[in-house]
Amino acid sequence: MAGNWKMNLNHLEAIAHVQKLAFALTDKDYAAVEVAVLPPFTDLRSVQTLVDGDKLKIKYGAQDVSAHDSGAYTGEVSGPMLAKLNCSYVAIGHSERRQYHGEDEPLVNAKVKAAFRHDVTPILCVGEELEVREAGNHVAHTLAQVDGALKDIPGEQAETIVIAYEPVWAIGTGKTCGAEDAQEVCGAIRARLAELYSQELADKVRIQYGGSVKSGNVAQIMAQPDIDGALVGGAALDTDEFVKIVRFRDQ
Ligand SMILES: O=C(CO)COP(=O)(O)O
Repeated sequence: MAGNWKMNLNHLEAIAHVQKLAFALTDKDYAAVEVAVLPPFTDLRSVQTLVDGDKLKIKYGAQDVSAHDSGAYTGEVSGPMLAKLNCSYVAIGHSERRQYHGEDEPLVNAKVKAAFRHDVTPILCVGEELEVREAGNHVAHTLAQVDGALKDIPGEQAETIVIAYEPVWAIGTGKTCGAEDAQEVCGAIRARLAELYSQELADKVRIQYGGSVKSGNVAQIMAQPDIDGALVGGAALDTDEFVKIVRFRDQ
């Protein structure tokens, strides 16, 4: 269960938020579910210090990474920098980056490679816009994004990736994709991994659903056979709600 904070919470708010989360979560929760937060870049050092200092079992990561490892790329943050902060994860190709920052498949593929070069696990975000779903092309569209992002990625890396299916029309809108509709695409993603690599590899990859996940709908989503977790936006900013999502089995 990962919380994508997007551009919310400064580093002081981040500390308070992670402390509150750590206070609420128990060993039983961590034994059942891996919990991660993806704060803005400026919070990562503070979150690292807190997690290390208090030996918290919460994982953390970034929301983006540069395709380049160093150099004259003003405003970018590199894979080596994230690795130095012990980031476990980095979201790549989030629809907000595709939409507002013109990220295309070759760039997403280069970023996935950059993350793997430095042993930071990519959370590859894929998913269709409303027009694409209305035209019935959501599966083909999403699989083309998977193919593009995984180009030239060897199996020993691909087996560790996390893929988040996030239909764009369900993000921040309160419209959740029906659990069965989400399963249709997540199942197709797993089948494509089996085609590209092997069934064994496909079975190892964790596939998340994202888009208006809340405590009220998470159990239904998690009941689907090809959905292994959730990438949570808005609801991850509310600690009580995020804890309930982590405890989806009780909902
Ligand atoms: O984009 C998302 C997570 O990456 C989903 O956001 P919401 O949960 O706010 O719809």
